[in-house]
Amino acid sequence: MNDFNQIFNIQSWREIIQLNLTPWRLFIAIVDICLITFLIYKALRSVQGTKMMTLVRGVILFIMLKFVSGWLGLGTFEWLLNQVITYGVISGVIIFQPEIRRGLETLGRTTKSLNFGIAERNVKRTSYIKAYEKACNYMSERKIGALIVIEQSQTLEEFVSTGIKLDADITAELLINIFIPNTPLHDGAVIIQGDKIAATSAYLPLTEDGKISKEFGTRHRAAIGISEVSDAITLIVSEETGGISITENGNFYSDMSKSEFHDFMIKHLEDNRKSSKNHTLLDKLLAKRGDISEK
Ligand SMILES: Nc1ncnc2c1ncn2[C@@H]1O[C@H](COP(=O)(O)OP(=O)(O)OP(=O)(O)O)[C@@H](O)[C@H]1O
Repeated sequence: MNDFNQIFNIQSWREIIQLNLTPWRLFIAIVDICLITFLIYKALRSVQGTKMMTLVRGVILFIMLKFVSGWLGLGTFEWLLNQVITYGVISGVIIFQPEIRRGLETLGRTTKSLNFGIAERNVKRTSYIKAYEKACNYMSERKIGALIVIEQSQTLEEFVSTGIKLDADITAELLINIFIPNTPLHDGAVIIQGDKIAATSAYLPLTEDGKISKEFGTRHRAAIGISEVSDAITLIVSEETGGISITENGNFYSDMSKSEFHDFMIKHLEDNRKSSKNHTLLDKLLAKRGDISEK
C-alpha cells in the first residue's frame, strides 16, 4: 500500500503517528494528493459548460451510489452498479473520443504555452483584434454574412477537419474576401487557431437550445453550438440585418453596437494579457517601451 492509500485508510490522526511516516514520505504523500486534486480540477474545468459535464455528474452519482450500496451491504445492487460502471467507461471512451482527444491536445498545448515570447504574442493579438473589428464592421455595413470562430484553450481541430484548410495569416482583407457571397469559400465558418486562419467552410454543431428565438437561423445556431462544446469565441455578422453578435461559453450577445463589440474584444485581449503579464523579461521591457499598452 502506498503512502496515499495509507493516509486515506487511517481512522484518526493518531494513526498517522503510528504509521511512522518520515517527513519526506509525508511530503511525498501531500504532493501526491495535490497532484491528484490539480488533475481533477483541470479535468473538471476543461469539461465545464460542455455536454461532457452531464456525463461527469452521472459518473460521480454512480460512484457515490456504489459506495453507499457497499456500505449498506446491498450486494446485488452493487454488482449491477459495477457492471454499469465497467461497461459505461468503455462506452464513454468510444462515445466521447473526440472530446477526450481534444482534452489531451489541450494539455499538450498548455505545456507548449509555458514558453517565452508571450509579449510578442500579445502584440500580435492586438493586431488580430483590429483585423476582426475591421472585417466585421466592413461586412456589417454591407450585410455580408460571416462566421468566425476564434480558438481559445480547447482545440477546434475536429472542426477544422470539416472545412478547407488554409493556414493563412490573419488579415481583415482576407477575412472579408472569404465571406464575399457566391465565392467558393464563403459558406460555413472560418476557424482561427493561434495566429493563423486555419480553415474556411467549416461545419459547426448546431445548438439544440429551444429557447433561441426563431429569428436566428442556422448561422447563429452554429455559433451558439460551438460555444456549448468548446471555449471558443465566435463572431457572427448577419447577412439579413448586418448585426454583429458574439457567442462565448454558451452565452449569446446579439446585435452588439460597434463600441460593445470593441469593448468585448479588448476585454478578451486584456484577460489574456492578465494571465500572461510579466512572465518574461521581454514582457517587462516591451511594456516599458509602450509596445504593450496597459489599459
Ligand atoms: N452548421 C453550420 N456550420 C457552419 N456554418 C453554417 C452552419 N449552418 C449554416 N451555416 C452558415 O450559415 C448560412 C445560413 O445562414 P442562415 O440564413 O440560415 O442563418 P441566420 O442565422 O439567419 O443568419 P443571417 O442573419 O446571416 O441570415 C449558411 O450559408 C452557412 O454559411
